[in-house]
Amino acid sequence: MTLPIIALDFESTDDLYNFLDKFPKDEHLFVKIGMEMFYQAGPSIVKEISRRGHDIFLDLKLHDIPNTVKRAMHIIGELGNIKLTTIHAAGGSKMITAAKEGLLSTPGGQDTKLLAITQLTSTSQQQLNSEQNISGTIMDSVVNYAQLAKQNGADGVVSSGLEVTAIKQATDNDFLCVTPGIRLIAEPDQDQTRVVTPEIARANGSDYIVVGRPITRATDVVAAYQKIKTNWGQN
Ligand SMILES: O=c1ccn([C@@H]2O[C@H](COP(=O)(O)O)[C@@H](O)[C@H]2O)c(=O)[nH]1
Repeated sequence: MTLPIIALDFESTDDLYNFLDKFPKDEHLFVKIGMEMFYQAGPSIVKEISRRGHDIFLDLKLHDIPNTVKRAMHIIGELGNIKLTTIHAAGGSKMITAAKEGLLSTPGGQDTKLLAITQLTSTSQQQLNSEQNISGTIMDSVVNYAQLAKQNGADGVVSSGLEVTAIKQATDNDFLCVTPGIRLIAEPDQDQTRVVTPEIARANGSDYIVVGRPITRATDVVAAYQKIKTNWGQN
């Protein structure tokens, strides 16, 4: 079983390092750096967390013209030691292909897995139909984006745990399914609408779960992490 990925979304780098310092020095973590920290601290945060020995998911959700995304992915690859990184599948086939080319254009990006965001776990059925003007179900849209991502060289997708079984059936079992929107009770919470528990994610076949506030905002963050880890199937 993989480690739960902790989403390090904090107001400041001091808060982030205070959080990490609560864990035993030898505890190896898999952490996600998103826009909030990267826009504050830049590449130095990636280097420091890597120096501390943790695995890194750099979640910048790129969505731009193919050439721009290719160049940006080259730079992400050059950071080195990034295990997972993201684009939006809605950027289309050429953008997905360009993103992978960008990673492969530098030695540091060879082992970085490219994930495509399908429909954000905050998106509801109603928003899909009325705001995005996409008819059909969330499931259809997610599976469509997963197939597009696979056909154009992505290594996996980000979706809710509710769609993982269908994605694996429509692509293949090795196509990575990364699941944020994790809560201990499977009910919409905060800004997340398509929510599952670690147990449901595991049963549906998720390869990784991503957990932020249920750990980072807990009173005892280490205990909260251990509980999620146990429920996910990692003792
Ligand atoms: O569809 C998506 C894609 C990415 N995320 C990210 O995961 C974490 C979830 O944080 P919580 O505090 O556990 O809600 C956050 O960094 C998002 O940017 C997502 O939630 N859904």
